[in-house]
Amino acid sequence: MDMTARPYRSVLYIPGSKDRALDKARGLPVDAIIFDLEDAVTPDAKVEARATLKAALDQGGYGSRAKIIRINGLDTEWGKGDVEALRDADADAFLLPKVDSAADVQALADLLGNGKPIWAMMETPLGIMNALEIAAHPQLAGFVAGTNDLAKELNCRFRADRLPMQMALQTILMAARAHGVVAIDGVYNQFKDDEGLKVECDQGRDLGFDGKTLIHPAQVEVTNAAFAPSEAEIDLAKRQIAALEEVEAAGQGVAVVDGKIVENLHVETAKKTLAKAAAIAELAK
Ligand SMILES: CC(C)(COP(=O)(O)OP(=O)(O)OC[C@H]1O[C@@H](n2cnc3c(N)ncnc32)[C@H](O)[C@@H]1OP(=O)(O)O)[C@@H](O)C(=O)NCCC(=O)NCCSC(=O)C[C@H](O)C(=O)O
Ligand SMILES: [Mg+2]
Repeated sequence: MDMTARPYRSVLYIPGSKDRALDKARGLPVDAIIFDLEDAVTPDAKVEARATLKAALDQGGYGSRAKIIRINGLDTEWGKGDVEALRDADADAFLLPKVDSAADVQALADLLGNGKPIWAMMETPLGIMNALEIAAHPQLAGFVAGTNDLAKELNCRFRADRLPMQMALQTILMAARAHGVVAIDGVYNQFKDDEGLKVECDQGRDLGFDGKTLIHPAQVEVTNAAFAPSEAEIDLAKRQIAALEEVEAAGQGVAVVDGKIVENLHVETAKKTLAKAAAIAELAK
Protein backbone atom coordinates (compact mmCIF):
# COMPACT_ATOMS: atom_id res chain seq x y z
CA MET A 1 0.00 0.00 0.00
CA ASP A 2 1.21 3.52 -0.78
CA MET A 3 1.28 5.02 2.71
CA THR A 4 1.46 8.63 1.55
CA ALA A 5 -1.40 8.77 -0.98
CA ARG A 6 -4.14 7.49 1.33
CA PRO A 7 -6.30 9.46 3.80
CA TYR A 8 -5.28 9.50 7.46
CA ARG A 9 -8.10 11.54 8.95
CA SER A 10 -8.74 9.27 11.93
CA VAL A 11 -5.96 7.14 13.43
CA LEU A 12 -7.26 5.11 16.38
CA TYR A 13 -5.07 3.66 19.12
CA ILE A 14 -6.20 0.22 20.20
CA PRO A 15 -4.63 -1.51 23.20
CA GLY A 16 -2.96 -4.62 21.71
CA SER A 17 -3.97 -6.57 24.80
CA LYS A 18 -7.73 -6.05 24.49
CA ASP A 19 -9.54 -8.66 22.39
CA ARG A 20 -12.84 -6.80 22.52
CA ALA A 21 -11.38 -3.52 21.27
CA LEU A 22 -9.31 -5.35 18.62
CA ASP A 23 -12.53 -6.89 17.37
CA LYS A 24 -14.57 -3.68 17.62
CA ALA A 25 -12.08 -1.86 15.36
CA ARG A 26 -12.95 -4.13 12.43
CA GLY A 27 -16.25 -2.29 12.10
CA LEU A 28 -15.17 1.29 12.81
CA PRO A 29 -14.88 3.82 9.94
CA VAL A 30 -11.32 4.83 10.81
CA ASP A 31 -8.64 5.44 8.18
CA ALA A 32 -5.85 3.85 10.22
CA ILE A 33 -5.29 1.87 13.38
CA ILE A 34 -2.34 2.00 15.76
CA PHE A 35 -2.16 -1.38 17.46
CA ASP A 36 -0.51 -0.34 20.69
CA LEU A 37 1.92 -2.36 22.76
CA GLU A 38 3.32 0.70 24.58
CA ASP A 39 1.39 3.03 26.90
CA ALA A 40 -2.06 1.41 26.50
CA VAL A 41 -0.73 -1.93 27.78
CA THR A 42 0.27 -2.47 31.42
CA PRO A 43 3.71 -3.99 32.11
CA ASP A 44 2.24 -7.29 33.35
CA ALA A 45 0.24 -7.69 30.10
CA LYS A 46 2.98 -6.69 27.66
CA VAL A 47 4.37 -10.12 26.77
CA GLU A 48 0.92 -11.72 26.35
CA ALA A 49 -0.27 -8.75 24.26
CA ARG A 50 2.16 -9.71 21.48
CA ALA A 51 0.35 -13.03 20.91
CA THR A 52 -3.09 -11.43 21.28
CA LEU A 53 -2.21 -8.83 18.65
CA LYS A 54 -0.56 -11.35 16.32
CA ALA A 55 -3.69 -13.53 16.44
CA ALA A 56 -5.94 -10.54 15.65
CA LEU A 57 -3.77 -9.54 12.68
CA ASP A 58 -3.64 -13.16 11.44
CA GLN A 59 -7.43 -13.29 11.62
CA GLY A 60 -7.62 -10.04 9.61
CA GLY A 61 -10.85 -8.23 8.85
CA TYR A 62 -9.38 -4.71 9.07
CA GLY A 63 -10.13 -4.01 5.41
CA SER A 64 -8.51 -0.97 3.85
CA ARG A 65 -7.54 0.62 7.17
CA ALA A 66 -3.80 1.24 7.45
CA LYS A 67 -2.37 -1.06 10.14
CA ILE A 68 0.45 0.36 12.25
CA ILE A 69 2.03 -1.44 15.20
CA ARG A 70 3.38 0.71 18.04
CA ILE A 71 6.12 -1.22 19.79
CA ASN A 72 7.75 -0.39 23.09
CA GLY A 73 10.96 1.65 22.98
CA LEU A 74 14.08 -0.30 22.08
CA ASP A 75 15.62 0.91 25.35
CA THR A 76 12.93 -0.93 27.33
CA GLU A 77 12.86 -4.60 28.27
CA TRP A 78 10.08 -5.26 25.72
CA GLY A 79 11.03 -3.41 22.54
CA LYS A 80 13.26 -6.02 20.96
CA GLY A 81 10.85 -8.85 21.82
CA ASP A 82 7.96 -6.89 20.26
CA VAL A 83 9.89 -6.67 16.98
CA GLU A 84 10.84 -10.35 17.05
CA ALA A 85 7.24 -11.40 17.70
CA LEU A 86 5.63 -9.11 15.12
CA ARG A 87 8.13 -8.27 12.37
CA ASP A 88 6.32 -10.62 9.94
CA ALA A 89 2.79 -9.70 11.05
CA ASP A 90 0.28 -8.35 8.53
CA ALA A 91 0.95 -4.67 9.22
CA ASP A 92 1.80 -1.68 7.02
CA ALA A 93 4.25 0.04 9.33
CA PHE A 94 5.92 0.05 12.75
CA LEU A 95 5.66 3.05 15.06
CA LEU A 96 8.56 3.77 17.41
CA PRO A 97 7.84 5.78 20.57
CA LYS A 98 9.97 8.60 21.99
CA VAL A 99 12.25 8.92 18.97
CA ASP A 100 15.16 11.27 19.74
CA SER A 101 17.20 11.00 16.53
CA ALA A 102 17.59 9.34 13.13
CA ALA A 103 19.86 6.80 14.85
CA ASP A 104 16.83 5.53 16.80
CA VAL A 105 14.99 4.97 13.51
CA GLN A 106 18.03 3.18 12.08
CA ALA A 107 18.19 0.90 15.14
CA LEU A 108 14.61 -0.23 14.45
CA ALA A 109 15.33 -0.56 10.70
CA ASP A 110 18.29 -2.85 11.51
CA LEU A 111 16.21 -4.95 13.89
CA LEU A 112 13.28 -5.26 11.46
CA GLY A 113 15.58 -6.15 8.57
CA ASN A 114 12.66 -6.20 6.10
CA GLY A 115 12.47 -2.60 4.89
CA LYS A 116 8.97 -2.06 6.38
CA PRO A 117 7.99 1.62 6.68
CA ILE A 118 8.74 3.16 10.08
CA TRP A 119 6.73 5.89 11.78
CA ALA A 120 8.07 7.99 14.66
CA MET A 121 6.33 9.29 17.78
CA MET A 122 7.42 12.92 18.06
CA GLU A 123 7.16 13.52 21.78
CA THR A 124 10.54 14.34 23.28
CA PRO A 125 12.38 17.69 23.24
CA LEU A 126 15.35 16.07 21.48
CA GLY A 127 13.06 14.46 18.91
CA ILE A 128 11.48 17.81 18.10
CA MET A 129 14.85 19.53 17.77
CA ASN A 130 16.03 16.67 15.48
CA ALA A 131 12.78 16.44 13.49
CA LEU A 132 14.42 17.23 10.15
CA GLU A 133 17.03 14.45 10.32
CA ILE A 134 14.40 11.99 11.57
CA ALA A 135 12.06 12.84 8.67
CA ALA A 136 14.96 12.44 6.24
CA HIS A 137 15.57 8.80 7.20
CA PRO A 138 14.85 6.75 4.06
CA GLN A 139 12.53 4.30 5.86
CA LEU A 140 10.60 7.01 7.74
CA ALA A 141 7.03 7.33 6.44
CA GLY A 142 5.05 9.11 9.15
CA PHE A 143 5.15 11.33 12.23
CA VAL A 144 2.68 11.12 15.13
CA ALA A 145 2.64 13.97 17.64
CA GLY A 146 2.74 12.64 21.20
CA THR A 147 1.24 15.61 22.97
CA ASN A 148 0.84 13.91 26.37
CA ASP A 149 4.51 13.01 26.59
CA LEU A 150 5.48 16.40 25.21
CA ALA A 151 3.42 18.18 27.89
CA LYS A 152 5.09 16.02 30.53
CA GLU A 153 8.58 16.77 29.19
CA LEU A 154 7.94 20.51 28.74
CA ASN A 155 6.12 20.84 32.05
CA CYS A 156 3.59 22.93 30.16
CA ARG A 157 -0.11 23.27 30.89
CA PHE A 158 -2.89 21.85 28.74
CA ARG A 159 -4.69 24.81 27.15
CA ALA A 160 -7.56 24.80 24.69
CA ASP A 161 -5.46 26.80 22.21
CA ARG A 162 -2.39 24.55 22.75
CA LEU A 163 -0.16 27.63 22.75
CA PRO A 164 2.72 25.90 24.59
CA MET A 165 2.70 23.15 21.94
CA GLN A 166 2.74 25.33 18.84
CA MET A 167 6.49 25.36 18.29
CA ALA A 168 6.65 21.57 18.53
CA LEU A 169 3.55 20.96 16.38
CA GLN A 170 4.76 23.29 13.66
CA THR A 171 8.28 21.86 13.73
CA ILE A 172 6.81 18.38 13.26
CA LEU A 173 4.85 19.66 10.27
CA MET A 174 7.75 21.57 8.70
CA ALA A 175 10.01 18.53 8.88
CA ALA A 176 7.28 16.19 7.62
CA ARG A 177 6.49 18.40 4.64
CA ALA A 178 10.17 18.96 3.86
CA HIS A 179 10.59 15.20 3.40
CA GLY A 180 7.12 14.15 2.19
CA VAL A 181 6.06 12.12 5.20
CA VAL A 182 2.60 11.88 6.77
CA ALA A 183 1.93 14.07 9.86
CA ILE A 184 -0.74 13.10 12.41
CA ASP A 185 -1.79 15.29 15.33
CA GLY A 186 -1.86 14.17 18.99
CA VAL A 187 -4.79 12.81 20.99
CA TYR A 188 -7.57 14.75 22.72
CA ASN A 189 -7.82 13.20 26.16
CA GLN A 190 -11.41 14.20 27.09
CA PHE A 191 -12.95 11.54 24.89
CA LYS A 192 -16.55 12.44 25.83
CA ASP A 193 -16.18 16.12 24.88
CA ASP A 194 -17.13 16.39 21.19
CA GLU A 195 -17.09 20.17 21.15
CA GLY A 196 -13.56 20.41 22.52
CA LEU A 197 -12.46 17.67 20.13
CA LYS A 198 -13.86 19.60 17.17
CA VAL A 199 -11.98 22.76 18.19
CA GLU A 200 -8.72 20.81 18.44
CA CYS A 201 -9.36 18.95 15.15
CA ASP A 202 -9.99 22.25 13.36
CA GLN A 203 -6.78 23.69 14.77
CA GLY A 204 -4.83 20.61 13.65
CA ARG A 205 -6.37 20.81 10.16
CA ASP A 206 -5.67 24.57 9.97
CA LEU A 207 -2.03 23.87 10.84
CA GLY A 208 -1.80 21.31 8.06
CA PHE A 209 -1.96 17.93 9.80
CA ASP A 210 -3.29 15.00 7.75
CA GLY A 211 -5.39 13.72 10.63
CA LYS A 212 -5.60 13.11 14.35
CA THR A 213 -4.83 10.23 16.66
CA LEU A 214 -7.79 9.05 18.74
CA ILE A 215 -8.26 7.03 21.89
CA HIS A 216 -11.95 6.09 21.70
CA PRO A 217 -14.46 5.13 18.96
CA ALA A 218 -16.69 8.04 20.00
CA GLN A 219 -14.10 10.43 18.52
CA VAL A 220 -14.14 9.02 14.98
CA GLU A 221 -17.09 10.85 13.43
CA VAL A 222 -16.07 14.37 14.46
CA THR A 223 -12.49 13.74 13.34
CA ASN A 224 -13.36 12.24 9.95
CA ALA A 225 -15.53 15.26 9.19
CA ALA A 226 -12.95 17.80 10.34
CA PHE A 227 -10.12 16.40 8.21
CA ALA A 228 -12.14 15.71 5.05
CA PRO A 229 -12.54 18.45 2.44
CA SER A 230 -15.89 20.15 3.07
CA GLU A 231 -18.57 20.52 0.37
CA ALA A 232 -17.65 24.23 0.15
CA GLU A 233 -13.94 23.38 -0.33
CA ILE A 234 -14.76 20.84 -3.04
CA ASP A 235 -17.02 23.32 -4.82
CA LEU A 236 -14.40 26.07 -4.64
CA ALA A 237 -11.69 23.70 -5.92
CA LYS A 238 -13.80 22.81 -8.97
CA ARG A 239 -14.54 26.46 -9.72
CA GLN A 240 -10.87 27.43 -9.35
CA ILE A 241 -9.75 24.72 -11.77
CA ALA A 242 -12.43 25.70 -14.31
CA ALA A 243 -11.67 29.42 -13.96
CA LEU A 244 -7.94 29.02 -14.55
CA GLU A 245 -8.56 26.75 -17.55
CA GLU A 246 -10.80 29.43 -19.02
CA VAL A 247 -8.31 32.30 -18.66
CA GLU A 248 -5.43 30.12 -19.83
CA ALA A 249 -7.37 29.38 -23.02
CA ALA A 250 -7.43 33.14 -23.54
CA GLY A 251 -3.66 33.33 -23.02
CA GLN A 252 -3.71 34.63 -19.41
CA GLY A 253 -2.26 33.12 -16.20
CA VAL A 254 -4.40 34.64 -13.45
CA ALA A 255 -8.12 34.10 -12.80
CA VAL A 256 -10.34 35.64 -10.13
CA VAL A 257 -12.80 33.51 -8.09
CA ASP A 258 -14.89 34.95 -5.25
CA GLY A 259 -12.80 38.11 -5.43
CA LYS A 260 -9.47 36.29 -4.96
CA ILE A 261 -6.73 35.56 -7.45
CA VAL A 262 -6.24 32.00 -8.68
CA GLU A 263 -2.90 30.97 -10.16
CA ASN A 264 -1.33 27.65 -10.99
CA LEU A 265 -0.22 27.02 -7.41
CA HIS A 266 -3.79 27.45 -6.13
CA VAL A 267 -4.97 24.98 -8.75
CA GLU A 268 -2.38 22.46 -7.52
CA THR A 269 -3.95 22.73 -4.05
CA ALA A 270 -7.43 22.49 -5.59
CA LYS A 271 -6.48 19.28 -7.41
CA LYS A 272 -5.10 17.81 -4.17
CA THR A 273 -8.39 18.65 -2.45
CA LEU A 274 -10.37 16.80 -5.13
CA ALA A 275 -7.94 13.84 -5.05
CA LYS A 276 -8.34 13.61 -1.27
CA ALA A 277 -12.13 13.71 -1.53
CA ALA A 278 -11.98 10.94 -4.15
CA ALA A 279 -9.67 8.82 -1.99
CA ILE A 280 -12.04 9.20 0.97
CA ALA A 281 -14.99 8.18 -1.21
CA GLU A 282 -13.01 5.15 -2.38
CA LEU A 283 -12.30 4.09 1.24
CA ALA A 284 -16.02 4.25 2.05
CA LYS A 285 -16.90 1.70 -0.68
C1 LIG B 1 -10.29 5.32 27.40
C2 LIG B 1 -10.71 3.88 27.50
C3 LIG B 1 -9.98 3.22 28.68
C4 LIG B 1 -12.22 3.79 27.74
O1 LIG B 1 -12.56 2.42 27.67
P1 LIG B 1 -14.00 1.87 28.02
O2 LIG B 1 -14.40 2.34 29.39
O3 LIG B 1 -14.02 0.40 27.76
O4 LIG B 1 -14.91 2.63 27.00
P2 LIG B 1 -16.36 2.31 26.58
O5 LIG B 1 -17.03 1.44 27.57
O6 LIG B 1 -16.99 3.61 26.26
O7 LIG B 1 -16.17 1.47 25.25
C5 LIG B 1 -17.23 1.26 24.37
C6 LIG B 1 -16.86 0.22 23.36
O8 LIG B 1 -15.75 0.68 22.58
C7 LIG B 1 -14.65 -0.20 22.70
N1 LIG B 1 -13.42 0.62 22.73
C8 LIG B 1 -13.04 1.48 23.67
N2 LIG B 1 -11.89 2.06 23.33
C9 LIG B 1 -11.55 1.51 22.14
C10 LIG B 1 -10.45 1.72 21.28
N3 LIG B 1 -9.46 2.57 21.60
N4 LIG B 1 -10.44 1.02 20.14
C11 LIG B 1 -11.41 0.14 19.82
N5 LIG B 1 -12.47 -0.08 20.60
C12 LIG B 1 -12.53 0.59 21.75
C13 LIG B 1 -14.86 -0.96 23.98
O9 LIG B 1 -14.22 -2.20 23.91
C14 LIG B 1 -16.38 -1.08 23.96
O10 LIG B 1 -16.70 -2.11 23.04
P3 LIG B 1 -17.99 -3.02 23.25
O11 LIG B 1 -17.89 -3.56 24.64
O12 LIG B 1 -17.87 -4.07 22.21
O13 LIG B 1 -19.17 -2.12 23.05
C15 LIG B 1 -10.42 3.11 26.17
O14 LIG B 1 -11.11 3.78 25.16
C16 LIG B 1 -8.96 2.95 25.84
O15 LIG B 1 -8.28 2.10 26.42
N6 LIG B 1 -8.51 3.71 24.86
C17 LIG B 1 -7.16 3.60 24.35
C18 LIG B 1 -6.20 4.28 25.25
C19 LIG B 1 -4.88 4.28 24.57
O16 LIG B 1 -4.72 3.69 23.54
N7 LIG B 1 -3.89 4.95 25.16
C20 LIG B 1 -2.60 5.00 24.59
C21 LIG B 1 -2.56 5.92 23.43
S1 LIG B 1 -2.57 7.61 23.86
C22 LIG B 1 -0.88 7.95 23.80
O17 LIG B 1 -0.12 7.18 24.28
C23 LIG B 1 -0.48 9.14 22.97
C24 LIG B 1 0.98 9.56 22.95
O18 LIG B 1 1.91 8.58 23.16
C25 LIG B 1 1.20 10.76 23.81
O19 LIG B 1 2.22 10.82 24.50
O20 LIG B 1 0.38 11.67 23.73
MG1 LIG C 1 3.54 9.07 24.34
